[in-house]
Amino acid sequence: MNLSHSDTVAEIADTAPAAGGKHTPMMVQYFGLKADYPDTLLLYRMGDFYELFYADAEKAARLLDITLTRRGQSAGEPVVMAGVPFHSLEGYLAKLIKLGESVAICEQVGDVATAKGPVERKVVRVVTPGTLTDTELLSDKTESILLAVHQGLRNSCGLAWLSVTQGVIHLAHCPADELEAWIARIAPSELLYNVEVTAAFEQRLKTQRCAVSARPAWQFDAALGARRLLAQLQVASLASWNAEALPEAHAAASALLGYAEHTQGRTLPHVHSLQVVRSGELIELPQTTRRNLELTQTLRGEDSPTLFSLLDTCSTGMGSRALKSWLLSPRRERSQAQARLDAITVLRGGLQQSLRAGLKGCSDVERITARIALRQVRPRELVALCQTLQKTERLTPDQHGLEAYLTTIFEDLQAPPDCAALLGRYLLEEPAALIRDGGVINHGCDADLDELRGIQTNCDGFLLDLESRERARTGIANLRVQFNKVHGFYIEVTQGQAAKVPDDYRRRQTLKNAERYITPELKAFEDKALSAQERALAREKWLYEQLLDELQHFVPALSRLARALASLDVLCALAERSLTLNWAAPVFVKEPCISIREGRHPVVEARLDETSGGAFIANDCDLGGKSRMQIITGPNMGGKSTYMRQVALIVLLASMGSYVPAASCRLGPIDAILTRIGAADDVANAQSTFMLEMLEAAQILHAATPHSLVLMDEIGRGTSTFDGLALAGGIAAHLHNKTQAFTLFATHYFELTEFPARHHAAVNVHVSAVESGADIVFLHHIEPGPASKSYGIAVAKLAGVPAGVVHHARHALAALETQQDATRAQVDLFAAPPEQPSPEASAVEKALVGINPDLLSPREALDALYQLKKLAAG
Ligand SMILES: Nc1ncnc2c1ncn2[C@@H]1O[C@H](COP(=O)(O)OP(=O)(O)OP(=O)(O)O)[C@@H](O)[C@H]1O
Repeated sequence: MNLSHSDTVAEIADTAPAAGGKHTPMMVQYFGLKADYPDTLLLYRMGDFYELFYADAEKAARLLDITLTRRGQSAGEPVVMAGVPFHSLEGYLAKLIKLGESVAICEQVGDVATAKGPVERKVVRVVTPGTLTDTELLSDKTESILLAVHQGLRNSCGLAWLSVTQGVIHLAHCPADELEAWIARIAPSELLYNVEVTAAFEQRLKTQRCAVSARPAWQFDAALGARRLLAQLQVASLASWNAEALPEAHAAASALLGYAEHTQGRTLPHVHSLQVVRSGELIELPQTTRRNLELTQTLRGEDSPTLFSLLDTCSTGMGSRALKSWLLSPRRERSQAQARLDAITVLRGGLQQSLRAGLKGCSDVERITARIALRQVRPRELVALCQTLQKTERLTPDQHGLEAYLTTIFEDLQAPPDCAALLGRYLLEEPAALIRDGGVINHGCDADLDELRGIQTNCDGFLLDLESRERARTGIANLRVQFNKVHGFYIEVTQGQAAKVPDDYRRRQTLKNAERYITPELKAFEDKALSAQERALAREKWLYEQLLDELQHFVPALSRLARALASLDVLCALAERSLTLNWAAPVFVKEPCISIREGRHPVVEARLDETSGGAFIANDCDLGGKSRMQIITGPNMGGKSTYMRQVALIVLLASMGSYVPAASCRLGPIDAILTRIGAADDVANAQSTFMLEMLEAAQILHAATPHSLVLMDEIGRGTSTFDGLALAGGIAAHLHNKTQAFTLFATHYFELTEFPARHHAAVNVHVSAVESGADIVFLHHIEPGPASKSYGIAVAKLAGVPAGVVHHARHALAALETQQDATRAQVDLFAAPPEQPSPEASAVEKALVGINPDLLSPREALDALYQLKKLAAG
């Protein structure tokens, strides 16, 4: 029985002996279900609609722009409701999830025909931003990650995260003050935390750019988490992952797995691998660096042009997602990067083209496998999987002697035997979109189904056949077998012939001129035919479930195959990019250095290419040994930022295991890429440009080491000239003397070009430009030594600032320069400041030093307190 939207009102009322302010039985059922999902929009199935009630309805009406109505009565009040048609659910879900909402979907599970009172209903799945599995709700190129954070003792936090469509649980511990950096790196879509955390901690989490959900405290239990992990991974110990001594992460994992299972309505059989991420293993790439280098988003928040959009020529969504993860998680230790480079080198030798042709059209095996495990997979996804399995069998190259990494990939690429055959046997080549509609299971797969389908298609043939057989048997030449909706099938015999009917004919209806009969054979056929369609559909659903059961055995092999396909896809894309864009293999060395010949900024170069904006000017960069810091000067628009960014991008590309846009590159160990480049006011967080600039600078000064690459672009420009210059000088000196990081320091303060004279590891370089008359021509070439002058006014002229303003500025500049020459104080910007006097300890502080609280009795402690108060007063 399907109900229309207006019928739902009738159902509310029908089931409603709502006397005396009591809720109707249906609303009682609704409230019972809603109680389990207080913070989640509950979509309550009623016939052809999903309805929301009361506060949920008001919220949904606002968010989805759907009509809010008041219908029927329950508890003496009209019921506030809003609904969406069941066939448009996906579109509305996508909208709600994008807005960070979670949605519980409640279906009718009881038999509508036999139900007394409201039909039984159950929440069958909960869709939340971090636990999406539906291909239509997910972005192809981005993982949807669920993260649980546990605030532990001693300032330590436990993290556990996973993508439900991926099958790997990640664990980590971090100091509380590094939490934001970790969250930024993990980039979750949804974050879970213990409802009992401190208000300050909760506030920190709520400012993250993702949906946050508070979960009950008991779910964050370390022992429960460890047990859950063991059960999930089906192992007796976590030792092989070195994941035993991580109680805070176990507590987070407990909440993570509990929530993921709760949303899917089942366990996660495809999640069977674990990875412990330890700070110190990855190259630091703070959020500012990702933003400033435009790795996956432009500064304006667009997806392209970015380094990722340039690199991503992957053929599959899982390849694109793997590429993004390689790019954002480069490891300090370089053996993995070297293995990738070696594989790319082999693929460049010609294999890459045929493999890419083979990869084209491969389906997203990773997500399909997860959806098989969660029993949510759609028929067409399985057909696509079947085709991909057949393709991968042809992917493995004939040639032997591939290097180790590729050999492993091709081993894992072996499709699980019999899986494609199973799918081919069960499924039509072009099945219906949903099993609910039937038309999915192949012919010849199941005798019962074939017979049921046969009944539907061969109905007419059977009746004609029966008619001729019965005419022959009875000798009644005008006997007819017919059907009508009221009486079903019957054999019609004219009154004159009625005496001839055999004994097994049972009268069904008497008309003026004819009798209508039914026979046991016709009755049996009728039963079959009338319910054939329904039974065929039920049989198809049952067979589909059987298929899902059988597919479960293949899940581990399919997960392995998905990983191998994704890695091969990335390697082929990187090989293709390196050939098309003329990139070179970097060389990793032990000594600390960044040594680049003819480096280019890949994204700027590609844009110049596209717009025929001229050739990109390649530049060298040598950091290490005697020069660890470059002070970069030169005109605005000269190419300082481009140069600094390209060095960082080349270091990052090499570290992930890609060829690089340069003629050659030698790279020593790198532990972080830290950047301070430009800044927009963060009005939302009430931070000024200058405050942000200083915050970022402070973070860099704390985090950088001699193995870090630091980019500082025009530090100090957000405040007055003297403040800014003094700060820039101080920061440069700290980076040079204390941190000793590889530093590219672009500045407009000419005074800073004196810095290298006093600092042995710093050198001046400048971007070249020439003046022709009053105009300026940028050469974009990095040359040794400081810039000879500033070209701000020439650049302003180039930008179209009115001639009058430019003229005025030239005069003002001349006047200022004369004045400054006359009065310039000889301030030594870079001299070390006098030691900070340390204030003398007070009497109270001195007394405190002598107290050991662990050795005091309560009485002695009280005495000590009085003593201290006396000292303070005196
Ligand atoms: N090496 C290069 N070859 C060709 N064009 C370049 C090169 N470097 C920069 N450009 C072009 O010059 C433009 C300005 O470069 P960039 O932003 O790096 O200058 P800048 O010196 O940092 O300027 P500002 O000081 O105003 O920030 C780039 O957008 C690019 O189009």
